[in-house]
Amino acid sequence: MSEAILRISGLEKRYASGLHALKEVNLEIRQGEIFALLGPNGAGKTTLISIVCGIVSPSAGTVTVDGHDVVRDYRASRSLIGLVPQELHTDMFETVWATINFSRGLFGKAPDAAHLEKVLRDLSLWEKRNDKIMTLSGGMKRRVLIAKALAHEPRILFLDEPTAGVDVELRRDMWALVRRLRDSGVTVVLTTHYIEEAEEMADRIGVIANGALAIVEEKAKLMRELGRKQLTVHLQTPLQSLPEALAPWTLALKADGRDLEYTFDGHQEKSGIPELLKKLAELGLEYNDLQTRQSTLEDIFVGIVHRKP
Ligand SMILES: Nc1ncnc2c1ncn2[C@@H]1O[C@H](COP(=O)(O)OP(=O)(O)OP(=O)(O)O)[C@@H](O)[C@H]1O
Repeated sequence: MSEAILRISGLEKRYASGLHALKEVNLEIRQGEIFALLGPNGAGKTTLISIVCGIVSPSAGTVTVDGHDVVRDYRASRSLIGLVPQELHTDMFETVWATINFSRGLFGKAPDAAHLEKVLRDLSLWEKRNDKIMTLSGGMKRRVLIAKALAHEPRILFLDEPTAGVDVELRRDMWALVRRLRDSGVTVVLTTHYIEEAEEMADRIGVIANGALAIVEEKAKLMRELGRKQLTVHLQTPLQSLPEALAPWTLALKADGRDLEYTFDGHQEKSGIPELLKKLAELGLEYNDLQTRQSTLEDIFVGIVHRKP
């Protein structure tokens, strides 16, 4: 296991309103991994990122970035972090180049035109470097946010909902960029609502609900649960109980015996559906409709949160 670049221990946040936004959060982010933080609205994702970035102060607990405490050693820890917020907070009248050059300077880094050029080229912004930000499309503005966050060569990059509301092409571009960053040694933490994004990108996934980290797990393991699917067979004649012959399948009777619900692992090569339908025909159980659905992220959250005592 590679070394942790970010250590969060016993982190608590109570806002002045009394709201307990983070509860005893313990988390280590490994150097060079892509970590996806998932959670429903209001779970505490932005609060957590904001504390790490020194924007919000913790009520208790400690956070260190490469050994630097985010409160006591703020400048050192912050200079190791790049933050891509959800919204653009930048001078719309400035050019792309001036904006990212200024951003680098804020962290006390010496000017480095070659690095900035590389960042801009990597984000397909090089041709736009002399354009004012207000003249750029929404997608280009998002790229500028990333360029700003990378200008001072951070070791860990936080992306808060990087692809919310962007088109498919930009989303793919962002994923490719995140991979290139990881390959160059940058650790990436992203928050997202999209299962697909977590599945594509993350090495590990953390789920936060009601301010508490409900689970932190290798993606492959969690995705086995995310990949669960359900087939609902609407029977023509309701069943009182499940026939013995159907025991090999994970079945449940729903809707007063009118629906037969089969839950299976969507990632397995064989779903078991053809065999099930054949068996239903053999048993003379007729149906008038079939539906499949994939468990949603919401289902997974509920499942995970319920599992915890
Ligand atoms: N400055 C604040 N004062 C009081 N409460 C706050 C403040 N900022 C956030 N909260 C509350 O803290 C909780 C966690 O909010 P946070 O923004 O961290 O959630 P989130 O997981 O990022 O949600 P989203 O996905 O909607 O961005 C919410 O109930 C929110 O209303």
